[in-house]
Amino acid sequence: MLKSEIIAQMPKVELHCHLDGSLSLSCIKELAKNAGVNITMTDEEILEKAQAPENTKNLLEYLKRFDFVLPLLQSYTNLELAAYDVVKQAADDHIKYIEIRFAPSQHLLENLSLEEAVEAVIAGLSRAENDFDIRANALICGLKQEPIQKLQKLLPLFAKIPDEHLVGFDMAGDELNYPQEKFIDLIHDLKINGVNVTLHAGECPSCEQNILDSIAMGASRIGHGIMTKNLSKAEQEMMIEKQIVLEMAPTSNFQTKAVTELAQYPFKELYDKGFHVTLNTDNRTVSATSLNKEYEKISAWYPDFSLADFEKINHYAIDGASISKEEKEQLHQSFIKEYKKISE
Ligand SMILES: O=c1[nH]cnc2c1ncn2[C@@H]1O[C@H](CO)[C@@H](O)[C@H]1O
Ligand SMILES: [Zn+2]
Repeated sequence: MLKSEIIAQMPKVELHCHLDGSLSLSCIKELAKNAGVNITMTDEEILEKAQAPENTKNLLEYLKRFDFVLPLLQSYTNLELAAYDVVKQAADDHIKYIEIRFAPSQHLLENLSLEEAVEAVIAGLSRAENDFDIRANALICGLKQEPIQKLQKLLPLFAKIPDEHLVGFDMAGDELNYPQEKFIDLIHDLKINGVNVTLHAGECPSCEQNILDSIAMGASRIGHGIMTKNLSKAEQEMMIEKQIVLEMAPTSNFQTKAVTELAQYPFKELYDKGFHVTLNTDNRTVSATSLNKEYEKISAWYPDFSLADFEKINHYAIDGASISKEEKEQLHQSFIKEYKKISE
């Protein structure tokens, strides 16, 4: 098992982090002040509202927790501050590259347009890149429960916003009631426009078909993908051969009840088979975690998961990142150097 001081020093990449689920307590309070919302709660009460409890029943109950912060994320200023705040926390985790995702349609309650919501987030990411030793990009999420006409409005954003920070698309939200096939045409249109696609899939018990459908639709990464463990040998081999990246998030995966016992959690089993597994927070606030804590958890659960193994999953994450070949090569080289230093 690795010491937490070692884990803290390790450079990391995070591919799966939701903006609205990851705000620090001080940021939540600042956003409330800006939004003219008088929060009369203590810090503990705020966190109790924003965090998912251990006994969360399923994914839908987990997603209910976002209702608390979303009303505070309705202005350009607050979205910019929120993006900055999450990148700052990531820098504290010694993350060198992060992709932060959010659903622009959830930030239009006041008078922002979809475009302005994305621009606000990008502005916050850019400001944080100037202040910290980290690169941060944005992914746009559609929500599975949204009508398809509404989801189609997200497609033009990629042409309208030529900023290099906007690097991909995801479908998040209610996997229990909305199977992946609903989005075949939408994802097809995104893919022919050259948009990178990662999709939440296989996060709910018996949802493994969504993983296969996502890959057939052209997703190169899968959000969580826990139910990969239920797929046949041939299906798993196909995923390994395609080097599909699995964006796992241990704390969240137990809270949403993807699994309930460690013996069912497939992280190590899939890693040993050669899957490109990666470690992520999903939601720092809702899951009361950080990337360092997720690494500590994995190290405690699988004491023989070594520094070299952690380095390997970071190289998998770099390979799966939505960045240029040159940026990947730079990250690979600097991670090799840094991990070597730590091992000495
Ligand atoms: O683990 C997850 N599974 C599915 N949807 C999620 C998860 N975490 C967050 N969101 C959803 O994504 C939206 C945009 O960030 C959040 O508002 C939440 O509804
Ligand atoms: Zn997620």
